[in-house]
Amino acid sequence: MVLLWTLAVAVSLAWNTTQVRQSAQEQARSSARASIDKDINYRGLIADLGGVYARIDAGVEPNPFLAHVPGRDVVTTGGARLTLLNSSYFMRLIHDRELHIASPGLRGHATSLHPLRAANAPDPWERAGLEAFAQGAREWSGVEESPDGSVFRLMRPRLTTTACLECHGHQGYREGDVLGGISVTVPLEPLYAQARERTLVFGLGHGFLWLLGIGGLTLGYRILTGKEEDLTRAAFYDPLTGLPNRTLFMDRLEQALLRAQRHNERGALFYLDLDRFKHINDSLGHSIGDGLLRQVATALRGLLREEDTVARLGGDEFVVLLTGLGSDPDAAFLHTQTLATKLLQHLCRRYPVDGHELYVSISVGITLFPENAHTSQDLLKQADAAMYEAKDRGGNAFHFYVPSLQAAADLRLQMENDLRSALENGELVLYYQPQVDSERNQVLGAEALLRWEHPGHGLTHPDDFIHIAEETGLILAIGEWVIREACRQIRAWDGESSRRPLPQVSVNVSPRQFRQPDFVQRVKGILAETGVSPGRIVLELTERILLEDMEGAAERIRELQAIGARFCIDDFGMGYSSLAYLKNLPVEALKIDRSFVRDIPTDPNDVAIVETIIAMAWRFGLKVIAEGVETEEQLHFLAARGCDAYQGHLHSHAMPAVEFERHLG
Ligand SMILES: Nc1nc2c(ncn2[C@@H]2O[C@@H]3COP(=O)(O)O[C@H]4[C@@H](O)[C@H](n5cnc6c(=O)[nH]c(N)nc65)O[C@@H]4COP(=O)(O)O[C@H]3[C@H]2O)c(=O)[nH]1
Repeated sequence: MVLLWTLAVAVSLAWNTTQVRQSAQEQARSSARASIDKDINYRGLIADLGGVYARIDAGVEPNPFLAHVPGRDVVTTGGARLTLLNSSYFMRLIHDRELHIASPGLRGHATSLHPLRAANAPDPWERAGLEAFAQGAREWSGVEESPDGSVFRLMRPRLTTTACLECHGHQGYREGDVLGGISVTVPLEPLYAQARERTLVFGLGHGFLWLLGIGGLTLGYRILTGKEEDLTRAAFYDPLTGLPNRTLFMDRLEQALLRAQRHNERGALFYLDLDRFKHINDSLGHSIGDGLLRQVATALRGLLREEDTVARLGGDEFVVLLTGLGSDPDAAFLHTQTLATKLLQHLCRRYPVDGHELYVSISVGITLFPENAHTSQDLLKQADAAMYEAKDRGGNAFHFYVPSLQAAADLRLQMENDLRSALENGELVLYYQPQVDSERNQVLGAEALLRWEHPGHGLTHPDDFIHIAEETGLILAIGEWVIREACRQIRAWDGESSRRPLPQVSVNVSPRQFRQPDFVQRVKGILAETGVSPGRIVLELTERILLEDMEGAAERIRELQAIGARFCIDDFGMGYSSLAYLKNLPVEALKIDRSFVRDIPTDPNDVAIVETIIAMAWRFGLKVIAEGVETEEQLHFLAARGCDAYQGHLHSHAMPAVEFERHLG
């Protein structure tokens, strides 16, 4: 680029310099032409006047070529001696005295191949021009070097006029013949001096331009290379942790697998996932979550060798690639196991983030290659499946991939794909579980519970697919469908006049669904669209949702409450059970999680928890509903302590709408 720019500036400078020199010559040419034009005009004028008289004593000699003209010399009555000057003689006087006609230094010379006077004899340049005129040329010009420097020369033919014949008639010329030429010499040096000055200005200008261009290019180069670096970083590195991203990692994994296959060398792939990270992120906010991920990334990098690749695939998922583990599979396995233990020991600890002490544990899935897989994608799937296995076993553990895990991982993927079309295929349905008054055993309402009538797997419970819907974002569409379907069902039941209308239906709202900025508008829209009175719908929110953004949650709840919608807190006791939100949030009921109900009245801890929840709710003026009530004993215990309502198999399972109608009778 610099070379090209330098070349461009040099060419421009050379071109401008020649232009300046040429323009000096052009200037000389126009001076010469003007001079010749004047010469010819004067000659014509004097010829027209029939010549002019001049005083002989003024240094003018009588013209010998006019000796035959009568009256050539006259004496005036005053005694002055005059002689007749014809045009040639007059112009010769001008040229001889170097009376510059057009510009300083300019010289004129009348010449001919047959001069009457020796002084009019042509020099070689003029001779060549005169010969060219004889061939029809109208102008002759050129640059010559003289002892005084370069000169520009221009000559034009002089044609024979009647006046000329007076002197030249005897030479055989006729009117219109080329009699000779009027040649003019213009010194170029003064013009070149001016040109040099302009060239200098051009040179300086070009120098400045060159410097400017170089500066611009350097800056542009820096910006471009900087941009390129930025782009490369953005394309291959994770902006949050600075670790390689999925693209770069997959490339390295690909290379490592090929090398391992070629050289029969072992390698290992670790898939790491932070346990309950989603919970931390949801409850404490993304910036805390990001801070934690950065710290874990740094700690992880610090535990590995320089040649091991650590990457972040996204979210809280990290991968580690170990290569060059030798050819012995057992030794490779042992090495990998040792490292996995070390990772768990060092990474599972408290991390201080923005004033919070966050305890982190991780689940690690490991697969060894090349024996386990043929492609890098397979390897990643295997390590991922092994990681899920470690998580399913309670987390804070590592697990090696075994082929049976693949089937589970494949199933999960299959479920994800199937779920995408479940809604539009009409495979989702709502079941209804009665909510019953603890004292009078009267149905107060129902909880709508989602079911998936999977074409291959049959009736599928939400615990098997809600998390997939959450992770993929499908929960937004599904959650909206649930509210709309519950409203539609309320309207349908209302239409059956034979029965007392069902006072309320509760629906579960997922955290992601509640977080939508337009959640309130969406719910209002559905209520308006279906014409259901807002008081007939109870939105069940988990503690997690509320803790995540207490103020935002309170605002949404109040907005919907203002139109009459109702809220209750689901799975109470499973999260933080914070008194603060009980005080601040306008909810009307708490639902005791079924895990606390299961072992009452035998487990003293559960007994204490349930009693506390009921007492607390009472103090805050909230109603209490117990979930998962399966025995009379549980019901008596709850009813005796003031639990308002319950759900559970004791009264009824969740059932399809039609069955629910029959149940109501
Ligand atoms: N062992 C036992 N279990 C009982 C008994 N009575 C009711 N259950 C079950 O307990 C769950 C109660 O719902 P949940 O706590 O809101 O827990 C729900 C809720 O968190 C979620 N879920 C269900 N439907 C939806 C939905 O439409 N949207 C969202 N976001 N989540 C839903 O899935 C969870 C599980 O739902 P289900 O499988 O329907 O499971 C239901 C219900 O069938 C009993 O006596 N004993």
